[in-house]
Amino acid sequence: MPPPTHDQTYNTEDVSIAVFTAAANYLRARLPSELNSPKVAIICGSGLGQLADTIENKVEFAYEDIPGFVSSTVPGHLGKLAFGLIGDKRIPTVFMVGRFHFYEGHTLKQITFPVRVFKMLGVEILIVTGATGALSREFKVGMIGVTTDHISLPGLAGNNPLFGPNVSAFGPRFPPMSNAYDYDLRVIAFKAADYLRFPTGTLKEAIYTFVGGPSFETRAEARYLSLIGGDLVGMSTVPEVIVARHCGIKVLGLTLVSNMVAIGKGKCADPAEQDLNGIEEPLVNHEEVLQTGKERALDMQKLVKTIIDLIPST
Ligand SMILES: O=P(O)(O)O[C@H]1O[C@H](CO)[C@@H](O)[C@H]1O
Ligand SMILES: Nc1nc2[nH]cnc2c(=O)[nH]1
Repeated sequence: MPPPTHDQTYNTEDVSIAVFTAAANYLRARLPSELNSPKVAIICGSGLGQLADTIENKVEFAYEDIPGFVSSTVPGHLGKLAFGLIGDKRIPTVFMVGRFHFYEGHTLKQITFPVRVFKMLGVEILIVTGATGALSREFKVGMIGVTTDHISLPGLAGNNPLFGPNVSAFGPRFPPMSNAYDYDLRVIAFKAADYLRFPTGTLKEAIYTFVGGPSFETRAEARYLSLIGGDLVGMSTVPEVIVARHCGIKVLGLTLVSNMVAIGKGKCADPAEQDLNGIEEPLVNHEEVLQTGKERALDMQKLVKTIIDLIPST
């Protein structure tokens, strides 16, 4: 049977395995044998598309050409899959250069669709990157959070990518998430930073708080997220992680701290509260997020490559 071509009639809400198979077949049929069974998948976050620049024997696919894929609409997210060999061990790897977000209007199933396609291609490890704002003052702009756990605000409120009929071919109805972020991979991330002689404290373990966006947090929301245990906050990552863990892919979460989240009380108009007037905190914007990505792209690139070199099973 010839591989399917892109067809708008694919319904990405259709959870049947055939849709994922169609996308996997489309890619496999167009890849050389050295690339058609990638072991590692890397999702590039805002401003982190350059992570894919170091791969060799690159073969790229625009999202709009792949069955079942939606399009990426956010500045800093190019919208293509790049397959290639990475690191000293020339590990076959697939990069999502640009990801999908819930706030773009895609469903959680659409934004996580590529993860199941990766599973079908043979991916065993997902390195999920992203830009985040720091809620915790133990983090500074430019630091790299190594995710240990997450809080999904949309998930707790009923938005989970696994909602609806379970596709048992991928995993169980009720997957555990208390072990979502692989311990061994986190250890390797710190070893890689050490090997690269990153200044001490460049990497720090963090709890990622997932919010829907696209508006950034109010100060009161930021205080709330901090109170419930969040260190960093972003508008992505968690749906992809849930789907990856559901189908047994190991996950490493790396997040670049791109801005400090305004968390103080702000200016008080009430004269009785004048003493409480804190420092004016700057307004966050996406350009700042992209700029931090640009400044730290090289270190993120080196880190990801060294991590892959240090993974014993790859
Ligand atoms: O998570 P990534 O895709 O890196 O992007 C982060 O940066 C954007 C906001 O500037 C949001 O999309 C947020 O999630
Ligand atoms: N929600 C949220 N996402 C981000 N992504 C990058 N910075 C931020 C931030 O401050 N808040």
